[in-house]
Amino acid sequence: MKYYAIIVAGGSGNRMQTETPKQFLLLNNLPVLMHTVKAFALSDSQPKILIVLNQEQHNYWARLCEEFNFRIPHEVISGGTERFHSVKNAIDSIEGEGVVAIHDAVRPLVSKTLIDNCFNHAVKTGNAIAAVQSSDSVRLLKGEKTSALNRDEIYLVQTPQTFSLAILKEAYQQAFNANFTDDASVVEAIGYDINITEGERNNIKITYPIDLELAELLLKK
Ligand SMILES: Nc1ccn([C@@H]2O[C@H](COP(=O)(O)OP(=O)(O)OP(=O)(O)O)[C@@H](O)[C@H]2O)c(=O)n1
Ligand SMILES: C[C@](O)(CO)[C@H](O)COP(=O)(O)O
Repeated sequence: MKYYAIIVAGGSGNRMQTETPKQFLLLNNLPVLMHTVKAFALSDSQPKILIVLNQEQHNYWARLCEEFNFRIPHEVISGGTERFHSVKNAIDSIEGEGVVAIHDAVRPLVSKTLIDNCFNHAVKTGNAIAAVQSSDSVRLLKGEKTSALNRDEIYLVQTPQTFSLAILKEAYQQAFNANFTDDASVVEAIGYDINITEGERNNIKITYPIDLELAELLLKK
């Protein structure tokens, strides 16, 4: 079986409000994106790594690789307007058969175990996405009324999100829809049931400044 990892790093990080996009910020003296790529390179699945970067950041990334002596082999793909388009560009560049894990560059604390669990689960079932059960109580807001939901039925979705290449190719033929907030929602829209692999509480998405501080603390554990 051929394994691929698409690491999406083509965003601009508006919510982080830093001049340097968050995927390049230093976490324990190494750019966030390098932590993420290292996790995939350490996994038993040994996927071919594709990094999606905004066209304007290709040279910047090449300079960072030199500066940090970063030698993990990878291919660079150009990003698109939305995460959906960045993922699509990478999928379009892959031919043949295989299993593909899509992962946010800004989830640098993902473990090799979680990566391998997602790959193995997807090999058996066609797809697997990392998610954790909600530990907070949850409410649904409709108009002005809120109502409690059963939190045991609520999963908070992470990445990796892992699929057979054939399913991804089919799903990403669709036109972009603002409800496509992850890859599972794109695949579900063409009729597939989505399988959950137990995610990790540490596998946070660096979205706001506090998340980078949290990631620093978690790495020191
Ligand atoms: N056009 C885009 C938008 C996002 N991403 C990537 O998708 C992941 C999750 O997206 P998000 O956390 O929303 O990142 P940004 O879009 O950069 O952040 P923001 O929404 O705050 O601008 C990130 O690794 C981001 O780089 C991407 O590859 N291409
Ligand atoms: C893919 C994702 O990380 C799953 O939780 C999430 O949907 C990305 O959302 P963002 O708004 O693009 O950060």
